[in-house]
Amino acid sequence: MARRIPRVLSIAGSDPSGGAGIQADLKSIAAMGGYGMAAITALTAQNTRGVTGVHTPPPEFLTAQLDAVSSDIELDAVKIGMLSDAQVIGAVGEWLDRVRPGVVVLDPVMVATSGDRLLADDAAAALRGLLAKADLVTPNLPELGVLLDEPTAETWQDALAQGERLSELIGAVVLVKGGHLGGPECPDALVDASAPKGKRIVEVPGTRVDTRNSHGTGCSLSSALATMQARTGDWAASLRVVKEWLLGALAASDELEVGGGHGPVHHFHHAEETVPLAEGEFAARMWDATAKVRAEIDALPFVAQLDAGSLPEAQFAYYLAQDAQYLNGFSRALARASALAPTEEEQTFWANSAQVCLEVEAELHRSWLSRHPLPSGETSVKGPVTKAYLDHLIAASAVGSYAVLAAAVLPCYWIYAVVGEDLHRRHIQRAEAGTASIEHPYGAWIETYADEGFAEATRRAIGFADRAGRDASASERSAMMEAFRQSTVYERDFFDAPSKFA
Ligand SMILES: Nc1ncnc2c1ncn2[C@@H]1O[C@H](COP(=O)(O)OP(=O)(O)O)[C@@H](O)[C@H]1O
Ligand SMILES: Cc1ncc(COP(=O)(O)O)c(N)n1
Repeated sequence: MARRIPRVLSIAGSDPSGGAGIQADLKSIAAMGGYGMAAITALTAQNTRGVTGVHTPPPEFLTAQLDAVSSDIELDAVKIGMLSDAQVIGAVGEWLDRVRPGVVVLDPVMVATSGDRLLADDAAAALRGLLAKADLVTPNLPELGVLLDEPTAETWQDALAQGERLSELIGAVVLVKGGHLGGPECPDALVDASAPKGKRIVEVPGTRVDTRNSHGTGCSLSSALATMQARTGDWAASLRVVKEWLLGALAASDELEVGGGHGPVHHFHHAEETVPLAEGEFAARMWDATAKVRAEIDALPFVAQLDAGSLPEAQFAYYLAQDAQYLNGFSRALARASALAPTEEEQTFWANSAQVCLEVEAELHRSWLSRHPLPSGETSVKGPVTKAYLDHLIAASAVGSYAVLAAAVLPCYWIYAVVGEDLHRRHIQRAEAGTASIEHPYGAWIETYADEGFAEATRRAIGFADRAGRDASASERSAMMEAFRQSTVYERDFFDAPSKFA
């Protein structure tokens, strides 16, 4: 019977570097939605470069582990990996005869990817005897050759023919794996000699990933297959899912940066977006992803000239006028955030911010623009950057996602706060050092940057966007990242606009 969360036991060796053996099995079983267990046949000392030691505990202790598990827990599937020697093989065979788990997948491990032997020379015959107790065996091409006492197949056709002979011999399905062949393709095939002619081979094609990180692919494949088979009862359907997952795990393996030899695959590449995030982590990700654009803001002549007091008056006046225009539109986006907010706390925060924006806009007109009038006297025209930025915010408002809108409005708080704080700090330092000119033409403006109320609002806006990001789906999170990035780009362009359009 199909089981939603299959209980899967791995009987295999330990790889302390986590890429192969029971460590790979437990990750693969979990990645396929199973509950993983492990009875350890042997301890290896190994890493991605090779195996430096093998310790095989007495076979009676393996039997004790197996009995402890099977006397208490129903097993939906068993995966068998490294078996060390004939005594260990005997213990597993004896246990399998007593306890017939629903699904038995046997990976006849003989040699590690690094080339080190993992099975005693004289144990191949004993292993052949165990194969008949499995439902599916998954030898790689060299192992397939050894089990048949034939040379390693060099073509896919030869490999399939060998698979058919082995399946005939042991009365189980053989998974023939293309990993050890060259070329751009990497197919696998289920070969069942008991099926009618023409239906014996079910091939699942695959492309080859160009990587050295193939440590543990065989272990991962066999345990994932055992788990999927317990869920679906269909080998071909299971293989198709598992192969696609493994391809992704190979493709994402470089992200792990584990070891200098044949590295492991990324078993949870498909589940990265479901990893729980701690408070502040999502906001930090958005911030870090925009580091380059923010560095460009710091390097803008506008910022340096405002700081030094050398900014041409016309540019300052343009900036103030555009700021007033912007605040009016920004206030509408904040009101929409209030309408979409999931909690009353957030609803109140954004509504209040929307009102503050309009008050600041009024103050800009009253106090600042009257003292720094535009040469044209025209203050109601939106410049191209202001228009584009506001259009972006209106678009984010229209999507209907609170999380995306919260991400889109956030750079206006966060970047303005950081740039302002920086300018203010330098202004104060100059004053304290006595190097500040009393005449600094923008000193009074820079002093408005040290507003604790705005700093507090920024902290809360970051917290709300962060919480929305942590609760968001994978696709919503990437839409948030993009909205935040786009707004950051507009922040940069907004600071740069006076030098272009004033
Ligand atoms: N470079 C690769 N690209 C894509 N799939 C691969 C690659 N190497 C191995 N595989 C797949 O990984 C699984 C294990 O294959 P293989 O490497 O032949 O076995 P083993 O790890 O036992 O030596 C198979 O499904 C195979 O097709
Ligand atoms: C404990 C243990 N078991 C199995 C393998 C084979 O790994 P692969 O999956 O790369 O063939 C290994 N290297 N170590």
